[in-house]
Amino acid sequence: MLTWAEARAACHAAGAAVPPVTETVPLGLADGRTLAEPLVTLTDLPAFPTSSVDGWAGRGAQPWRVVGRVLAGDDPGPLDEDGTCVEIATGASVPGGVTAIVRIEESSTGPDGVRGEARAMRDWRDVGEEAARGEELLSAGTPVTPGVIGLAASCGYHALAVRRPLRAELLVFGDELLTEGLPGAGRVRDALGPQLPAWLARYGCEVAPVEPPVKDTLEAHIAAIEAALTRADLVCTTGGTMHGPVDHLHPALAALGAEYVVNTAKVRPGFPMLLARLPGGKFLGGLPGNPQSAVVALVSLVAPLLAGLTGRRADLPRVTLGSDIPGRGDYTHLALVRLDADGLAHALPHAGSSMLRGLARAVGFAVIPPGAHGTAGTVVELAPLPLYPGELA
Ligand SMILES: Nc1nc2c(c(=O)[nH]1)N[C@H]1C(S)=C(S)[C@@H](COP(=O)(O)OP(=O)(O)OC[C@H]3O[C@@H](n4cnc5c(N)ncnc54)[C@H](O)[C@@H]3O)O[C@H]1N2
Ligand code: MOO
Repeated sequence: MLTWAEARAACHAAGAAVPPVTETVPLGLADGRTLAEPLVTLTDLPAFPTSSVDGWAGRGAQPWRVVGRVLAGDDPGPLDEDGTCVEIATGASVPGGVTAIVRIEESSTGPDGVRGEARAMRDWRDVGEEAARGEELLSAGTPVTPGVIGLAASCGYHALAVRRPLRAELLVFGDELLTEGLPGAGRVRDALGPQLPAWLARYGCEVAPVEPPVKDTLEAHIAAIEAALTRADLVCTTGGTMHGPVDHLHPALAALGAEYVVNTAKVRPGFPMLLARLPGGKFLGGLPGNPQSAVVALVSLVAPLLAGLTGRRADLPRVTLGSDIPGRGDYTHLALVRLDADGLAHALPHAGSSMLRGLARAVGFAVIPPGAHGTAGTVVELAPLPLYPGELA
């Protein structure tokens, strides 16, 4: 059985080995995608010497005689004569020949012209100060954020080469599952069909609507997986990862000729998790049926696979523990934590693998390595849930 770290790495490598599919999209549609090519600036930044203040741009000794005005957007000719200046606006192109810029509020205007002291730190930006034309600013594999879009626009781009979004589909297994109403009489509500597509969408996938649970027969499992694979790059399934009387996932994978990238991992909870590669190169993530374990498998296997498939890295952030968290022997313990106002990661109660009460308040799972205990004050990796910033506390 692979360690948890090995399982993550295997999933990332399996995704990274798939040849990329690239498309070019307008900047306005690029948010959330991944750069397929390095972002190389098409221009010097700034492209022209730029005033960073409102004031006077003059040449030679003062007082300066005012000979004109340069606004942002103008393309001024040079100042040819010593003792002259132009009124200049923030963002305006600095005329050739200018030797100093004086801020408006640090100047005085008299009958003989303009006087004032230029600051030691020049109030204009030189050509190429931020970047030189042809310079690589971001590498391929960088997630496209609004900040990246803004940078690309200022570099002269109107579209970006990005990875195609991945199509994901979820199949829910379990005849005991109800899709509406109250649980009872041996039946529970399906807590994964409504939840996992939303997590997958947050990882950037296009997710097909979920169908009602697949019947607990081998034939129904094979048919559902085969059909989903015709549409999706990644099929996730829930339940049936063990070897109970109606656990059909492994036999279905065998019938379909799948090979395992990961077949169980030394992690608690969620060890029956799996990732399989189907003939044709598509993937199936087998998430255990216990609802928290399914999400553990999602962050453990599916997240690094998706990172690999989109050319992203799969590094984990770190958090400082605010409370002691027991280890799980030679298994990695993924412990639900929330970030409290003290900035520390605190273990959450209600963390049983069949429960979602802790998960619903969590930022992710603190990673307690094999053979260790988590003690308050130590720094550990966090396997994060894909939350939005306002959801982090
Ligand atoms: N003999 C053993 N039995 C089990 C072991 C073991 O080591 N030996 N491991 C347990 C662990 S750990 C897990 S996790 C589960 C994984 O089982 P499956 O992936 O085969 O899942 P199911 O048996 O189908 O379901 C398990 C549990 O989860 C409930 N479930 C399933 N799907 C959903 C859903 N969509 N929403 C809500 N709840 C769901 C299901 O009703 C069961 O209670 O195996 C243990 N058994
Ligand atoms: O690993 Mo199971 O996921 O403990 O419930």
